[in-house]
Amino acid sequence: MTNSRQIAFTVLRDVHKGAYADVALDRVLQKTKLPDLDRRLVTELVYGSVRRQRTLDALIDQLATKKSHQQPQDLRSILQLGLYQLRYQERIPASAAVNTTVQLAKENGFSGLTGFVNGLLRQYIRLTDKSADPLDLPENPVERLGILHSFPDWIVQVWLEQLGIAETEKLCEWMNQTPTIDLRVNPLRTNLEEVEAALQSAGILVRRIPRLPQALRLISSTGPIQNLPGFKEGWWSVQDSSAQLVSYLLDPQPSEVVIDACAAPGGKTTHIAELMKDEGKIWACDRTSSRLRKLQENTQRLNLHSIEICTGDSRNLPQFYHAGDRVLLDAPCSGLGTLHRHADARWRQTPESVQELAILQTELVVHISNFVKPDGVIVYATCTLHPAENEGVISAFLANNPDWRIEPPQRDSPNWGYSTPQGWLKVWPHHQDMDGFFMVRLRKTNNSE
Ligand SMILES: C[S@@+](CC[C@H](N)C(=O)[O-])C[C@H]1O[C@@H](n2cnc3c(N)ncnc32)[C@H](O)[C@@H]1O
Repeated sequence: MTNSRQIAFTVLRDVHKGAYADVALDRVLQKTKLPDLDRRLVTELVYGSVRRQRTLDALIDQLATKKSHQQPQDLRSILQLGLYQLRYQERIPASAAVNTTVQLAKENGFSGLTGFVNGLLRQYIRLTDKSADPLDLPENPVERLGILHSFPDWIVQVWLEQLGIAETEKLCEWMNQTPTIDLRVNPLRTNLEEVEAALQSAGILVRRIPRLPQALRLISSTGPIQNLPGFKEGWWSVQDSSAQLVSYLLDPQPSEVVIDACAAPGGKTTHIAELMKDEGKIWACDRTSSRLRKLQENTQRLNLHSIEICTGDSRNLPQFYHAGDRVLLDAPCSGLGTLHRHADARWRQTPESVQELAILQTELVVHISNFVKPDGVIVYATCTLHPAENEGVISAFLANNPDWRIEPPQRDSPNWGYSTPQGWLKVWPHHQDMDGFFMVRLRKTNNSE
């Protein structure tokens, strides 16, 4: 395999057969020795074409006699790749985008259709020259945003109901950006200044995140993250700023017992251990052993000793009843707050999968509420922006369990600025410039109060 576009096409073929985009891309990139620049182009072409699939299909529908879903899948992928470059890659000259796409068609079984591929792409260029945007859009606001920004209607609808049109559009645009990388510095091994200096001397630009004392955002490209200074030494972990907020809300104290009910791969478990100065006990529970292996690796790299792993379903761990001072439930969710990180996630979730997740989340929160000692604290968190998995789960829990109440964040905590009138926290990415998150802290009250 020789050129970036051919490699991107091969990955897309796997994705359309059901592979996860990141897994398929990694598999192919590992087998191919490509210069950095080409790796970046392949990554951009794969993630971009997957992410912008609905918009690109709408253009094919508009420009070809046969609709996109009637085209052979491989031809559809080739057209998507070509249109993606023309529409979203300003640095690629239009002629290069057209010629390489025609070549792809020729080399992948469509030599009889090179005229069609060439004509369709050139027609797009002609229309772009004539009007601001050649893409035809319907009046209906949900479909309009869905086609323009490439999201399924149901996701647009869920956001529209919470935000209105203008903000939903901003959120859609934000979710189509290349994701940033944040680090969380491990104060047990080093400090923010030392990491900042080490990264800067390796030519990496970073910036601090307001109110988050251990966070640094990488603002220049880095190459493989494991090669950055301080990784092997356990100086830092990769963790988005909004995920860092969760452990601050839990506010664990040295020598306490904390139960992390959905812990793998351990981003929050290790943060909790750091906040507890590695004193006390953290039970890291998860039902997926492969993900727990990652947690083990992270724990070793960060040189933490207070974490103990427990493999199992947190709906069935009676040994933890009344054992925890604090319990974290970082629940499995639809991930609508992190769609920018997973190009294909928007196409994998459905309204039905959200309903199933809400049932699982409800069961989990009911079970883990038994894990706390009297007067104990729970934090419930998700990285989704779907009310059925957030406000819905918590409101139902509180309605059925009147001895629990929401405890809003303290004024001096890093979480203060994200609190809502209801006391839960909602991070909207287009406002805060970090992953979307929901989190709430609940305390069991004494009946006598
Ligand atoms: C959002 S992820 C947790 C991320 C983790 N807290 C972190 O910060 O790295 C949700 C986790 O829940 C686990 N999970 C799903 N259902 C579970 C259950 N019934 N009991 C325990 N773990 C479960 C999944 O395996 C997954 O690792």
